[in-house]
Amino acid sequence: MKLYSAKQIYKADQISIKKEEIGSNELMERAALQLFNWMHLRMQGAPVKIHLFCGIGNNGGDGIALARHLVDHGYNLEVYVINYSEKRSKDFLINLDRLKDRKIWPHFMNSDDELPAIGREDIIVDGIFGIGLNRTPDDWVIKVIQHLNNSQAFILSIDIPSGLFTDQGPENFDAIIKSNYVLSFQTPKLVFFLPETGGFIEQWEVLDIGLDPEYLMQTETEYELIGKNEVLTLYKPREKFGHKGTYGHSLIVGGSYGKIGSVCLSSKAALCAGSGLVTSYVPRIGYTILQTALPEIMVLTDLEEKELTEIKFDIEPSVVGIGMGMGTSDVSIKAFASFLEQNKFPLVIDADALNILSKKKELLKELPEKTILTPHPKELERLIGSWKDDFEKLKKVKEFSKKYNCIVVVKGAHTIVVYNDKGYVNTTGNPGMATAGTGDVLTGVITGLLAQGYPALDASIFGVYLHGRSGDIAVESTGFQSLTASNVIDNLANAYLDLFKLPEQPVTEEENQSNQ
Ligand SMILES: NC(=O)C1=CN([C@@H]2O[C@H](COP(=O)(O)OP(=O)(O)OC[C@H]3O[C@@H](n4cnc5c(N)ncnc54)[C@H](OP(=O)(O)O)[C@@H]3O)[C@@H](O)[C@H]2O)[C@@H](O)CC1
Ligand SMILES: [K+]
Repeated sequence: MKLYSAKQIYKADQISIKKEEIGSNELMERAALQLFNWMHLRMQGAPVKIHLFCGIGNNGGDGIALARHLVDHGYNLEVYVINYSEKRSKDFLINLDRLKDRKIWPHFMNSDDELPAIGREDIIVDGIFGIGLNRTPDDWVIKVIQHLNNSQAFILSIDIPSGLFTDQGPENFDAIIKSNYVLSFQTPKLVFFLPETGGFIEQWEVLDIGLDPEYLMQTETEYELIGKNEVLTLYKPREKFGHKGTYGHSLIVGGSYGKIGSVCLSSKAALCAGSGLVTSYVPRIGYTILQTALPEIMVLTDLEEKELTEIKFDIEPSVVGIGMGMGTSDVSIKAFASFLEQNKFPLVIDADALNILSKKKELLKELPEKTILTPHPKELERLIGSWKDDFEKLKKVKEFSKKYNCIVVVKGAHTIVVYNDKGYVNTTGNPGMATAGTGDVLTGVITGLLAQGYPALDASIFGVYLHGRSGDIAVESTGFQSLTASNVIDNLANAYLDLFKLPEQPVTEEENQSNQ
């Protein structure tokens, strides 16, 4: 699913109005009706108190139009207009008049002097600011927003939590509504998925207001949201006459004394992701451990007992996944550097190998094209330097990706795969996966997919999705706290099977009877 910018949404809005020969207020009416239907379906006329807070732009206009439908259906409603500017939008005014025709008079608020009492059982609808926010709200408006956040009432936001910028980082976190549910028009917004701002959205849903499909289809976006539909187009089915050689050979290089487990996890993950063959390359101490833990894989060892001192092998792997548990001792740095200088195989680079690259940036130019780097936030910071907000971070990652022609997997609650100017935002995964070894599993999965011939970008996007999906399936039986990296590997099979599961269909009356 594409994630459109505010500018693109406004453009779609203009094109739709022109093509369909409708007024902008008709588009607003569509939006308001969708909002109303959503609420009415769930509330079924319940007499819960609804406090509807509107701004004076089109987000507020949506709110005022929604108010009319709620009133017409007998809901228990109080409407407030936050007068943060003199410039009321045309469609806001049209809808305000229509509401007044019904003898409904909103409370016009010009300061935070009289904040209304809101019960914790009440519902707040937030239509203060939408995608038109372009500066931090005034102090009194921030106080109103804080009052709503502190009320403990359920907050339903129209389009985007008020106070959240669509395409830039926040300047003041106190100025943002904490939404329980966002009904977002036509497209979710990128900020819903970024670490700094994602916490302001508990749940979201898209309401289709019928913006011009042709424009939406043809328009390229900087970011895409990756779910099942998107990865299904990447999936490569197995061939009947394939053999283990068809599906490639992954070489997993890493480990040191006390950290052989990381190589076990990556190697097993590569195997379960479908790599035909897997070889692990570890210090000697790892030999028995790996041979015992994973009978399906082959093992090569360094001459040294406890750490890697030389990375040399005479096999021809399809891909090398390197770095987990490797340490950053001087000898291992040397071994990694001379390996990079001679290496001709595609690479997936993780953990300590990333830290070595950060220490010795001159090595970055040795990376084969489309090398995949999988940093967590700290490793990323060492690689690209610090950032002021998520948008600056992503800009820096894109520059880095272009400079070194590499793919960067920016790990987080919503991992973002970045290549050149484009980012792919993952939707699977859960907080239970913030546990030891899940990063090693991800490296193994991506390595295993590359081995099978997936192009590097596809392997990264699909790998991140599968890894998260396995975690989501695993957590159903483990709970967040007890989920382990091994559980994630154990459910890779289920994540693959899940790709082809059809959504559950409601059982018809006849089927129900014939089952009895
Ligand atoms: N596009 C679509 O397809 C459809 C969009 N729809 C709806 O429209 C919403 C966007 O509406 P919008 O453009 O009127 O902007 P909105 O967010 O209501 O802000 C209002 C104005 O406030 C101003 N302003 C900004 N920051 C400020 C601040 N800190 N403090 C004070 N003032 C500030 C700024 O004006 P300025 O003062 O800069 O001239 C801005 O224009 C969208 O989210 C959706 O809900 C639907 O109706 C259906 C179709
Ligand atoms: K809003």
